Amino acid sequence: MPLEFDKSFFENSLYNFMLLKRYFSSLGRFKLPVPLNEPLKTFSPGSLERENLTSAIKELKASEKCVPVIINGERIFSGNISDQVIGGDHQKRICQFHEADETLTRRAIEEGLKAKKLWQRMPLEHRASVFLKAADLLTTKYRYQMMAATMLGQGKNIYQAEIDCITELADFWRFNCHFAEKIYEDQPLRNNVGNWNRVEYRPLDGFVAAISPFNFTAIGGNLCSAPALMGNSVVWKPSSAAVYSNYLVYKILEEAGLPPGVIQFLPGSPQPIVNEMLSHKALSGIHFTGSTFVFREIWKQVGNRIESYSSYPRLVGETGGKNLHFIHESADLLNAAANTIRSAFEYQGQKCSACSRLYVPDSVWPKFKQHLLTMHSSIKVGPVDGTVVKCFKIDFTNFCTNVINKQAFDKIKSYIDYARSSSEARIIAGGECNKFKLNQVGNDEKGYFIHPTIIETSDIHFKTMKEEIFGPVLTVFVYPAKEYEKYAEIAANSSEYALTAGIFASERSIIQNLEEKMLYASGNLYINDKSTGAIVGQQPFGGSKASGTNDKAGALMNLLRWTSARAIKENFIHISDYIYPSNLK
Ligand SMILES: NC(=O)c1ccc[n+]([C@@H]2O[C@H](COP(=O)([O-])OP(=O)(O)OC[C@H]3O[C@@H](n4cnc5c(N)ncnc54)[C@H](O)[C@@H]3O)[C@@H](O)[C@H]2O)c1
Ligand SMILES: N[C@@H](CCC=O)C(=O)O
Repeated sequence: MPLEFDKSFFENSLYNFMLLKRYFSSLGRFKLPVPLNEPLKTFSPGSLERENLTSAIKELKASEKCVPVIINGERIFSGNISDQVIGGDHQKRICQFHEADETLTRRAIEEGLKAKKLWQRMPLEHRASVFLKAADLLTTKYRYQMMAATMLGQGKNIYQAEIDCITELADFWRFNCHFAEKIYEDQPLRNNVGNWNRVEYRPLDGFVAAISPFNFTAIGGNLCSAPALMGNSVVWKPSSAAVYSNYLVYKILEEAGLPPGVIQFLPGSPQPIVNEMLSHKALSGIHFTGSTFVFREIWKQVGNRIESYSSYPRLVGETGGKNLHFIHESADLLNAAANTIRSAFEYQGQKCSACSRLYVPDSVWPKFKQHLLTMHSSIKVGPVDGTVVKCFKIDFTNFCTNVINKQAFDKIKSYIDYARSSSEARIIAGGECNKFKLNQVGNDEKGYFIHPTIIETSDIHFKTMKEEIFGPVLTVFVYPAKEYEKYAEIAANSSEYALTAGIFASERSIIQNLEEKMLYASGNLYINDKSTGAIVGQQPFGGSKASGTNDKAGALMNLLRWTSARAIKENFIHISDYIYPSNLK
């Protein structure tokens, strides 16, 4: 790099501009801001934030949105159009979106690889600045717009939307920068005399496919941005049931300065897009979150094509769960019941971490059941913006809202029907799928509502104790209190999944014992707390077995998957002969 300024040199090309940035960044060793978790707002009645949110919801409902495919920042209206409906009022849609196909996907990959050439050379502090700025835009300018999009589009009440699309997404963006900095700081400990060793954390040699689920806006935002932060180009296929909020994520990143092409945004039906990505030679990684079934299909396809790739694609997938709460008789029962209600029914059980199997000792079951049923009876179910549609009135008091779509509604209902007709199970609360108390909910003609349901079973391996339902359905098995160790072992080892678990006890030795028994039952273990609600920077999130590759979203471990390190040794002492002293006579 010349020390004298040659104007034409700097004007020549963007590439030179990037080199200029590198030059200046070498004039200091910067420290990225130490991240803090984004604080929650209260949204209490009469608060300014509630007023702002109300306006954002009204604005979103009043206007027709159209989402394009985005390649290199260019908006492409493919003409192949689908709807993202509002699940609580499914005659209405939140947006129409244009779908990508194989040709657009191929173009997105090729163009992304070109964009990567510059992006990977940009120093970390500049790449990180994009995501830090995005977090600030999200939590200020776009806060209410994003919440409205996530609430209406994905069926979340205020609290559930805020912990997802605002705080968790901002935390992913800010903490990931911090973790990337830590990775870059990790350099060889020793240098032999006359040598200097360095490690550089290159992005992967190719592109990364990000494939995201409907249920967390933050997950979509993290799946595409974590590899991008590490210098990769990413082709992102959002879920068709979360297109609008995910489009806002893209727009925020763009406004924050993400160069065109680094993340390509490809909504549309999964098969053509994903198949095209999987069949490209330059596929170097997959960042997936979604169901176990789909991830296994993707893994199989990659395996079958392994010889066609220029590298071994990194497969990172966080998938399904069948999460448990195990109650010991020494537990604080009120705390255990309240946490179980939250874990099982918040966001209608549509969290991979939701508690869906519960083990309770017979000695305390009558009391515990009473707590559960009392709390359950006060759960309000209805649309995110209220049960009265008249006069555009907005009411935020519903604790549970709709499930995501008809497919989910039908699947969840089939499990409830199965339990209803089984001699080994009894529905002890809820179970309604289209009939609700007046003033609480409409019916499935209007929205996909399922009342929080509690099933009691006498079979510890009952269908609803084993299969992921992904809805507001909790199954309880009552075990003999004296045999808690035996039943804890069954609870720990009887599922193909291992995502989250909560143990509830007050005696220390029991807590220790349960913690040991649950060693491989989950990737996230909670003691006297619910199995949901991991916070970035506090509880790195992910599970093993059929629940995923456990690469821990929002953690240094995840970012490591998006780099392919190069070790560089420089020799300062030149030699004149090849013989070692040990070769001498
Ligand atoms: N472990 C975690 O961290 C975590 C977090 C959130 C959700 N999940 C899991 O995600 C699931 C719910 O989300 P979902 O319904 O969006 O999941 P899904 O598997 O149906 O979809 C996930 C993504 O894969 C795409 N897809 C669907 N079918 C495909 C196919 N045949 N080939 C390629 N891609 C395909 C979808 O379009 C979407 O983008 C649940 O199983 C839940 O447990 C896991
Ligand atoms: N990270 C979230 C779950 C995400 C999956 O749906 C939690 O910890 O509850």
